Amino acid sequence: MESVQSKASQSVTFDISVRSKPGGQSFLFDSVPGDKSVSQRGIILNAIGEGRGVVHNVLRSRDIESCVAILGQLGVECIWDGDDLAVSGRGLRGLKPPEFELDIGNTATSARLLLSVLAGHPFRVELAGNRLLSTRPMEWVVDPLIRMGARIDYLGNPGRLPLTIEGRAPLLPLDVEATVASAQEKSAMLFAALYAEGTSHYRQLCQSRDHTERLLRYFGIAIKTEENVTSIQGTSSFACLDVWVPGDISSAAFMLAAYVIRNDEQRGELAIRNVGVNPTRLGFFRALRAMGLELELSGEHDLPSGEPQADLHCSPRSSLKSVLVEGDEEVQSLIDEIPLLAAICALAEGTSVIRNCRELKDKDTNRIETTARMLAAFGIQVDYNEDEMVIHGEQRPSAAVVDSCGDHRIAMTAAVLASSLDEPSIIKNCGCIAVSYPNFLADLAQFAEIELLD
Ligand SMILES: O=C(O)C1=C[C@@H](OP(=O)(O)O)[C@@H](O)[C@H](O)C1
Ligand SMILES: C=C(OP(=O)(O)O)C(=O)O
Repeated sequence: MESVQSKASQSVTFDISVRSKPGGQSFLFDSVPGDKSVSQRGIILNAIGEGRGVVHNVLRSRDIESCVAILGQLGVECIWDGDDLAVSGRGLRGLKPPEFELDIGNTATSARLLLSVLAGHPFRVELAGNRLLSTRPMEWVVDPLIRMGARIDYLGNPGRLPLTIEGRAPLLPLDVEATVASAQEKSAMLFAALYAEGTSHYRQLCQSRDHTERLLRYFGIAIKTEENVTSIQGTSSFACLDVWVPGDISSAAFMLAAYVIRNDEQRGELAIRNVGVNPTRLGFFRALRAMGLELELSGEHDLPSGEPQADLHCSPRSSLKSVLVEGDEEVQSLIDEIPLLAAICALAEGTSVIRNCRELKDKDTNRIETTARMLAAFGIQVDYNEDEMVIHGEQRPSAAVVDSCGDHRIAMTAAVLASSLDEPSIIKNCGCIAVSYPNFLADLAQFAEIELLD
């Protein structure tokens, strides 16, 4: 498996064949990769702090590499030591004008956070993304940044990358209502508020992941949240600090799902160590528990920079019930796990419904559609409209040939589903897995026989 993983790591695009691997053993993961959301926030905050901070257990994936590369073009020195990244901050307004246009690749999180940081710098920059990112909305962030005083011009389609941005110092303070239920919009607004004179206010539609608020508090920024309104004081400087990144619960979810759908009565327990268990990210666990799964957490503790982490344990269970997931807040708490949850629901008893999930249309692909299409290739029928998925239970998937459409979460969900089937499935276009979980194939090899196809 080592060689499949390392060959995969060297390829930009490749197809795989996946089938279940026999065995009734227990499954243990000593770690999962560092959390993508916390990694990006920890790196960017240190880049605009004073001094030097080490971000520990950083996710070393393509999205993070894009973020680090852009910061390098803006004059930030970042040095890797294994999974730790030492970042030498340039101060809040100290980024240097880049020589060339910035290409942020696939990551919407970094694009949106960095737009806010660039809005606080009075020089002109061109920011572009890859083909998928160039279809995703930037106006949620751009419109308020323009009101705060930045000059932003779209170079292609309105509301989308590429664009040019010329910031100003200081920015005007912000008083804004959320336009979408998105932690990225919120986080971008909070980053921009650092550059504003006075106090800014942001009212979120619902509680979304709160990694930004936790980290800003840890960095000593005056920030408070009352009834969904976050108020934050602009600043002139803050010191870099070491940040500890918990394991990514959204990556752990793939191994948990592979275990849950495994068609093997003899299987032992599953344990995954050091998983981030921030309460705003626990929707997938809640859904699986509601379906009847026994999931336990042990050794829960807070990392020094404020994120909780624990070990996850799961016992085998032969049948699962259907589930209803609804409401913006609940959907936000498992937003990246919805393709996986839909796959599990198809195997449970009864009809499951995932409602209020319209934000999925703005992910790497329209994930309501690509999830339904991917599951259809396995013979699983999902009914859907723009805000809802209805998944009938007790369907019997069969081996498939399926394209990821370049979406890492669709590729990995398909591979997980294939890992429960005796006949091999072919999953095309899997290079995208490196966006969030570069070691995925090596980890999935505990459950599956995987071949890299030429
Ligand atoms: O804030 C973040 O780091 C993220 C928030 C989510 O997006 P939205 O908050 O826009 O739904 C999620 O889908 C994405 O993978 C990472
Ligand atoms: C949508 C995702 O990330 P981003 O929005 O940062 O591209 C994701 O990781 O599934």
